[in-house]
Amino acid sequence: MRIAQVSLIPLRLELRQPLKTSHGVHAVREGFLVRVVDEEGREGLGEAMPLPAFGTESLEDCGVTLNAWLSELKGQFLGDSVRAIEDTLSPFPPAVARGDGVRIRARQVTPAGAMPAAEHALELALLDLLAQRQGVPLCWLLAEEARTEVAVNALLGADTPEALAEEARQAVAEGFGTLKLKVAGRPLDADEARVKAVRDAVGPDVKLRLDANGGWSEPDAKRALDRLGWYGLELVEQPTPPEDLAALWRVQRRAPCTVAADESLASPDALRALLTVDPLLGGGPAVGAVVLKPMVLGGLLPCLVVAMRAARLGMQAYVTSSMDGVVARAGAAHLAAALPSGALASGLAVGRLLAKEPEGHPYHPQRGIIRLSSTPGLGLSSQSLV
Ligand SMILES: O=C(O)CCC(=O)C1=CC=C[C@@H](O)[C@@H]1C(=O)O
Ligand SMILES: [Mg+2]
Repeated sequence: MRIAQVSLIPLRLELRQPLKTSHGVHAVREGFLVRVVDEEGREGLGEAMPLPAFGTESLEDCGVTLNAWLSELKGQFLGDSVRAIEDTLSPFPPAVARGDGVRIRARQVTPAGAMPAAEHALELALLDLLAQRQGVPLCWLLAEEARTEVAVNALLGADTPEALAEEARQAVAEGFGTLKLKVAGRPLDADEARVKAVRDAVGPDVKLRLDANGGWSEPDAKRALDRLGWYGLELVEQPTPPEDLAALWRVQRRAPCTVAADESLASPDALRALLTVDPLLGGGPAVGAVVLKPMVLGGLLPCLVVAMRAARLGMQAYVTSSMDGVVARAGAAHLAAALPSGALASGLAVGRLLAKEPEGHPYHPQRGIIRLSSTPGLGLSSQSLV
């Protein structure tokens, strides 16, 4: 394929109400839409929505990098294959090229360090374009047996027990079967009141997952899960700080539910340790599940590799957005459809939390499910989004 045109369009997403996590508060998300157009006028879309609190580059570095990569790519030919796309983004020198990609990284001087959000954006735009050229939905490039339905959870953003209960009731009425709420960063009594309010509001059959964003110490996490476990938990994301895998392992051993590593995957050392069999961690998986954030792991293809390795070790994997726009969530939905298992709902329903969500796009969950169509690529166009 020849990349005839490229463009980078700033994106700004405002949340309806600020979302408080134990990291801080998210009120606005800023990033870029990437457009690459081939010689026949097909448009591939990607999105970068950096989240430095999760280890991505800054917005500024992301913009500088994407501008440099896109200007390098403009007018170039690359092979019509996933390998060529991997090769284009490879940080290794051209001598170890495996496909006929354009080595944009080897040639350009960009800010130092990992650029996962920029990599994600460009990979997604090229995968979208390639899938369109091949006439298949993007998930077919990732797995032959991709599912057509992806179950998603509702993320509850309210703070007080009363407001949370109302939000939970509304989400269940909309058809969501899995709810997620933020915990930690406040007294345990307050979190218990919030979890109890949600459980009382929705009854025993709705799955409830918590996200502590690493905000508990190990003893706090054990105390908290002893108490909150009584309300029937599906899982808890990142109960303890990301780097201390041994603590995560110990919490998983006595937790009343699955522990999912999330922020831990942003640290290359912790990720490596998670994906190897460590005798110090009893030789088994450290946790029950890993959370794949394509924006943090540098794209859909690296996430797929992590999911495969995790599955071999007996860990589940599920996908969440990083509070992204439609294009990144669409890519993440295709990844979720291609994972080895779809048992755990994906965190891709954040459009409900945004002040302005483009209307009529095909990635709105209906009754808690995103249905993937057979439209080639992502099935989105920049005109309908910006
Ligand atoms: O999982 C979801 O439903 C949506 C994504 C989500 O919760 C998050 C996205 C980005 C930052 C985080 O605070 C949070 C998470 O930690 O999982
Ligand atoms: Mg999380």
